[in-house]
Amino acid sequence: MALSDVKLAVIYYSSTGTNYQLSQWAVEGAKQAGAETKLLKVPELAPEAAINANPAWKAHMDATRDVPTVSTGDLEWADAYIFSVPTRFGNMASQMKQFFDTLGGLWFNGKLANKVVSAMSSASNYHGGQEATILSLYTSIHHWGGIIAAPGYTDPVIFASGGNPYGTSVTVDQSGKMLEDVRPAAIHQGKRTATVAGWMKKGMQG
Ligand SMILES: Cc1cc2nc3c(=O)[nH]c(=O)nc-3n(C[C@H](O)[C@H](O)[C@H](O)COP(=O)(O)O)c2cc1C
Repeated sequence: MALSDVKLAVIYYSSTGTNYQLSQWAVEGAKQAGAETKLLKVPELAPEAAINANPAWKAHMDATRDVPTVSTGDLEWADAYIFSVPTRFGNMASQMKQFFDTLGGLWFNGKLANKVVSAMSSASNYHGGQEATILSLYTSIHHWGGIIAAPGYTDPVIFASGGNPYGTSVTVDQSGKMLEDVRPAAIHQGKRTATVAGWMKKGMQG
């Protein structure tokens, strides 16, 4: 089976663009590995007034208006998922959690089982909860029967760009600038998640 048969969805939430950028890099990596990809956002839940009060948030919303919103059909379509989500008080942003909470029907019908999954995150502080966020997201994946394909230290780029084996993570300053160069790690994560999904799919067809 060619890796081109692997379908990978990168599903993100972002207020100010960081996780959108991480997601684009992960797509780049998955494509390099030969996967068919979709880049999808989860629905925004915040009130219009809160978004409009934050120019960076408003600008990001406007800039990504055309990014398709994820549907349950996309989760059925994909063999693999990469989730990217900002850290909020050491946990995933509620927009992503709310999306997860719409997936009961798919889960009940076994449609989320055996998907290959990894996650990424960002936060404003170096130790602001990036890993806790990724691990909390992985808790839900265990319930789905997903196969977590964490990056570990499977490539030297992980040591060079922050060294997070749980999933790519980055720290952003108040202006939204990334303080570490995690592009190589996010690309590697995209490649690895797609590659493991290829192994998995081949094995299941075997
Ligand atoms: C309500 C709220 C809670 C946050 N909690 C944390 C936190 O626990 N630790 C941290 O370092 N940063 C925290 N942040 C900062 C965000 O993680 C940061 O803005 C985000 O990673 C940027 O990602 P984005 O550009 O994709 O929206 C918080 C931000 C908000 C608005």
